[in-house]
Amino acid sequence: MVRFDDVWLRYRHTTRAAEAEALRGISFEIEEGGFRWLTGPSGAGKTSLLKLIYLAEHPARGRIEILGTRAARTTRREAALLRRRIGVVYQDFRLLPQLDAYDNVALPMRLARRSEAQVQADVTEILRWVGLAHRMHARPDELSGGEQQRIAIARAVVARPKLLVADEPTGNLDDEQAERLMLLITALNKLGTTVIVATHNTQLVQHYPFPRLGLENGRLVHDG
Ligand SMILES: Nc1ncnc2c1ncn2[C@@H]1O[C@H](COP(=O)(O)OP(=O)(O)OP(=O)(O)O)[C@@H](O)[C@H]1O
Repeated sequence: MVRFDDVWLRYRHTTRAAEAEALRGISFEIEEGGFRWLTGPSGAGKTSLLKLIYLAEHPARGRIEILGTRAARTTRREAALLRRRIGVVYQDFRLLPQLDAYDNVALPMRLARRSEAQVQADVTEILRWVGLAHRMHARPDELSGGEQQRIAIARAVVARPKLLVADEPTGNLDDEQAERLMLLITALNKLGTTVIVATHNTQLVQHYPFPRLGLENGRLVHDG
């Protein structure tokens, strides 16, 4: 479950005051096992809102609750443990360049101290699902943008997180791969993972009519 109550986000170090407020008075709730699209024009605040959810930013004002935990009240260790229950697909992937595809995807499972046998079974299965089993020993710089995105998606879902946060996860995928990704995400959602996906892909939003949070200029202008 994710709940925002009157949340404001202000970036520090901004030179122009008018640009300082990235989110203004945001309130919404996503029920456990829910799915939300997050839409809005470029610069509306989608990535900023997702960063608050995965605890990479802190609000200037307001209250945020993630998976039953008050974000502001967590110690560093609690925040780290909470983050492990959240799968994140970053807009810029953030794969570790020195690790191959297999080890990048295995990372969350190893952090969760799963057995190597389990790691091998699950990583191989998810790599097969995203169509990259044959590239498991390639490093990120040897993969195309779409392939890196699919590895980033595999890493986000492999440990079956309670919450999946995906920032423009189909940005580098063709239509067929985007559909396949949606099959994967909706399957995970049916198993109980709460999902929020930021996207510009209107076709996908129309095809999968889940409720939508719409942002404009830092304000929530649509919820439903
Ligand atoms: N680290 C930062 N420091 C200062 N301002 C920032 C920072 N990150 C984002 N912003 C500003 O906050 C606003 C919201 O940005 P954000 O990245 O959340 O938008 P977005 O909706 O995700 O856009 P896009 O669709 O282009 O990814 C923008 O005006 C942006 O310039």
